Amino acid sequence: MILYYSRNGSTQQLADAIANGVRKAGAEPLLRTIASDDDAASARDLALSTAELQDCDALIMGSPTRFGHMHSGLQKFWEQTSREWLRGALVDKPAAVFTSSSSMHGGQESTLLSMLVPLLHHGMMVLGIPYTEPGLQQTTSGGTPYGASHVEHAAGSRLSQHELALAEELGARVAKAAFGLRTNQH
Ligand SMILES: Cc1cc2nc3c(=O)[nH]c(=O)nc-3n(C[C@H](O)[C@H](O)[C@H](O)COP(=O)(O)O)c2cc1C
Repeated sequence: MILYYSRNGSTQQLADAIANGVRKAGAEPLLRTIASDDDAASARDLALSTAELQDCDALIMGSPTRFGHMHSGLQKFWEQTSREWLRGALVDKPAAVFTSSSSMHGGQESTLLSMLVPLLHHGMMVLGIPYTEPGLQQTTSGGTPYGASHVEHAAGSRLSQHELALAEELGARVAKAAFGLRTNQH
């Protein structure tokens, strides 16, 4: 499951790259967004239902950086998941996060780390990007050990080669973890 919000399309580019990585690992990504009354780019995808949240094998969540935090609509979404929390619906499922910001040091890391907090409360197994990925050392824009990212140097700027590769790697990593955990449970 890839849950994201994107107003202008940058976070959506990352969501699409992560979806490609999930596919390369042999899994089928489901792209979902949150209910929103603005004309967000992410309105391309359906809003996530609680049934889908309950049934997902893994969750990768993406948000634009908003003053160093996730978008308020995603925060609101988590505040409506008490029932799933009580049921332990997400316990022991792999999770990861991604973000896009307009400036290099404008809060990507604080956004990514704070996005992990509700996932940890739900008992998820959090994954990042390991430094064995050469792109982490080579990138001159986004891509962090805490999750995939994009620095939107200009409105609508495309993902750099490293941002794209690291996002795909994160998607593949989460999908492989989900396969592994499922195998061990049976
Ligand atoms: C209310 C608001 C707050 C923002 N806060 C930050 C910020 O703290 N740091 C930053 O670098 N960019 C900030 N931005 C810029 C967005 O994070 C950036 O444009 C992002 O790439 C948008 O993603 P999207 O195209 O998926 O909507 C902010 C934008 C808005 C509208």
